[in-house]
Amino acid sequence: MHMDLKEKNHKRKQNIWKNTQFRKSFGHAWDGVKTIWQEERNMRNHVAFGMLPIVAGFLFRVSNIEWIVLVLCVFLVIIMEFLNTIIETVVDMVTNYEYHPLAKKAKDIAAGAVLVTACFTVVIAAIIFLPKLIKLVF
Ligand SMILES: Nc1ncnc2c1ncn2[C@@H]1O[C@H](COP(=O)(O)OP(=O)(O)OP(=O)(O)O)[C@@H](O)[C@H]1O
Repeated sequence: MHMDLKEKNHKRKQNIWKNTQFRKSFGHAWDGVKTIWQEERNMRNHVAFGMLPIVAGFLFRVSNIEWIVLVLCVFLVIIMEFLNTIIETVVDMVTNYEYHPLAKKAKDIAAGAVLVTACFTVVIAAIIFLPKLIKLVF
């Protein structure tokens, strides 16, 4: 019985026009990006602050490898904010906005992950830009 259902589902999936499926999946993913942009102020702040190392990168004419590291760091913070928002949303759904010590733990740790990643980005930016700045000033 269980196998029949599995086989039926598998066949149904094979019959779906792959392109339509892909377009649908892309549409849902894009909805997610729009939602986090519209509803999460922190995400907009991260993107705004992420512009700073990018602008500095142009001003100081950083090398290709430095560009790769900087862009990776900026995207790492953005990805961590996505994960933080996912955790916050699931916790709110499970707790229905009621206080729970484990909800606090999950949300605080998720926020901590964003903070640690942002600090990491600042350290990397300092490693890249401080020597250039010192050279420029002295
Ligand atoms: N259900 C809950 N139970 C216990 N503590 C909670 C709960 N919801 C939130 N908190 C506490 O309040 C803090 C803020 O939670 P909130 O959901 O408002 O996220 P936030 O820090 O405002 O993040 P963002 O601004 O990205 O939405 C959490 O880090 C946690 O310490």
